[in-house]
Amino acid sequence: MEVVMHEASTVNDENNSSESGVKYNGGSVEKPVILPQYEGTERSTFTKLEQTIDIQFENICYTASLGFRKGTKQILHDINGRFPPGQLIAIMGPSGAGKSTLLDILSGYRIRRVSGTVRTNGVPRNLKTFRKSSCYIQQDDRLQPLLTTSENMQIAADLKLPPEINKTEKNKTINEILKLLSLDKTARTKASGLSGGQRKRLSIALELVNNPTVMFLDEPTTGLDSSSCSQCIKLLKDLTLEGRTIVCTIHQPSASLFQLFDQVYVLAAGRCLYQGSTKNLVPFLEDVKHPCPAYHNPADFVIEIACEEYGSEVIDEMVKAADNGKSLTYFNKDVYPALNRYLGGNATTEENQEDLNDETGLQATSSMNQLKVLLRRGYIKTKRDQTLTYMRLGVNAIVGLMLGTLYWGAGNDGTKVLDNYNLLFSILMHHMMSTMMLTILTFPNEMSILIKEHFNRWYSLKMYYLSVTLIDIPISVVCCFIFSVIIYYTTGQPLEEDRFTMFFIISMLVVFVAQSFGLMVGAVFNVINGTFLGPTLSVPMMMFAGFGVTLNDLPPYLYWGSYISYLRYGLEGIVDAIYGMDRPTIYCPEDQYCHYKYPKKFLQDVAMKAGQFGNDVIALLITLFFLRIVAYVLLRYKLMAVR
Ligand SMILES: Nc1ncnc2c1ncn2[C@@H]1O[C@H](COP(=O)(O)OP(=O)(O)OP(=O)(O)O)[C@@H](O)[C@H]1O
Repeated sequence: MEVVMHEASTVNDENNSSESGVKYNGGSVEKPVILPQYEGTERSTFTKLEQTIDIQFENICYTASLGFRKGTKQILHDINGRFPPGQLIAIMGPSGAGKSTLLDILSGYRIRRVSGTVRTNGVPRNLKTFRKSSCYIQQDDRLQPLLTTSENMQIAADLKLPPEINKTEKNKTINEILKLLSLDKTARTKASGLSGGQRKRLSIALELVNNPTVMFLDEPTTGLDSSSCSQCIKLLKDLTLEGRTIVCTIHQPSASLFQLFDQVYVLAAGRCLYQGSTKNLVPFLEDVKHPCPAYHNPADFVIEIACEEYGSEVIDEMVKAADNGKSLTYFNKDVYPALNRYLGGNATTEENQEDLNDETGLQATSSMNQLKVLLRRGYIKTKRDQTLTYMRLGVNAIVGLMLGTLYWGAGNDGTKVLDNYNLLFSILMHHMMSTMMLTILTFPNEMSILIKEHFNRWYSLKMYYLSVTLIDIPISVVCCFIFSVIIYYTTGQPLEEDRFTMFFIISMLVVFVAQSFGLMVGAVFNVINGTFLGPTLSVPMMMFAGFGVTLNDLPPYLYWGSYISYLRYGLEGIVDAIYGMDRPTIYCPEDQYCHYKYPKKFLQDVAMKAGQFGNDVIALLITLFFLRIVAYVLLRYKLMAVR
């Protein structure tokens, strides 16, 4: 460790600038620092750092909103701190102290209701530039469960590494990372089959692909046994050796785990009560006259203090001694040269206020490449998720057969025209409910992965959204076709190519509109709320479809409802496909009365005009595009709102 910091201090301080043009005081290493353990060995491609980053934060406050008219709550109170490069830093504190909030702010994930300044290498942070050289690994492992370790890595490499890097180099990097993280033996195991520790390591491996200079990890040891915990922390420690700054939150580390960290930052109710090296924690406690009892783990003791077990005055005294994080007295002497290099600038300087919503240029590869890789991943997932794929095919075939048996031959029987009308509406209901509910139930699960990958700059939201739109088309078309063929033939609809094509087009459009509607709900609400809202919001669509209460019978002040009901256009279009286009008289058994043997009379009675098919298709297409755009806007809003 010593070597890293001393060597880093010899770095040329002059001609450095960030990508945004912000002049650094220094920090960019011209040649990578070679540590003694690496000398004479072939260097890993991914471990060579272009620069080191020193993080300083001043007067950070965060106020959470408690909801409409419920006021606010201050979580972080004017805290300060310094995280030099090449250090493994633990943010410790009792539950609710504000550890995750601080990590969210430092990583740039949380941007609203935050005040104070974050500096990188002595100058106010440019968030866009900072995000390009950092990553944030959140507490829950957000992995693609159906992809193997190596597939997950391959996708990450294809999205995060620039196009100049060829396949061989990518594979070399992947193999090196997998080996370093002892994941090489599980390369062919699906992520769903990995142990907790392996999943955690895979989460780290995925973000290591593009060699970040700063890594933030929220509780990387949660849920791991003690041996996996120390394995994970030792690995992080190794990663700091080249000059990375690694910051993680941790609840209450054991004594052995605690001493693996270089530096510790202790929070109590949003205030800093200690900042310095792990070794200096005991002297600090002695200095503030609250010495750690013999044979007591200092980490446990400081957490007990932070939990107010020794009274709130003790916390106040310690916050005062640590100057709420301003004091650097208890840092290890080794880091002094690095600390001196970026002496705190003018504390009143504001952090660069670039457009925080601007995501352009953050990704490493072109939009086309992002779409290609995301479609590849989507294809593998669909292929692997056989239960869902077969279930979708099976449900369409079975429901088709059931309805076909129930309405056997109704399409060609003058006595059953009203039954057939019921069937046509049931077909639309099937398409609407099955597609919408599937999207509402599956999309929220994808959201957490999307939030992580999008924040870590794997892809743009536009390309993700486009891939989600495209990837489902083939399976939706196949399901709809199977259903349509079965139902069309079993229920004896007119065997004319044109009519079947029209019937299929309307079915497909209703499927896609319902899917967009589900996407809109799924983008904003969780599964429980979405499951309630989806069907509830569909009721007005059914009411205004013109089925039951015909369009002629709708009160004038409610007629607007029929314009926004996509089922109205679906029903009109599908009825036109079966009974429009001057369909001749329908067969009527001699001994029976057929009220609707003339299709025109039927169309008149149900208030459906013939020849509206084209208009209905246009109306459904407009609804489809409108809902897709609204769903995209809501998704974008959701991604910003969580920050
Ligand atoms: N959006 C919010 N609305 C209300 N309270 C919030 C919000 N975000 C955070 N808090 C509160 O802020 C405090 C700090 O939360 P944070 O998640 O940062 O704590 P933590 O130290 O990471 O806790 P843990 O170790 O249990 O994860 C908690 O009391 C939490 O309830």
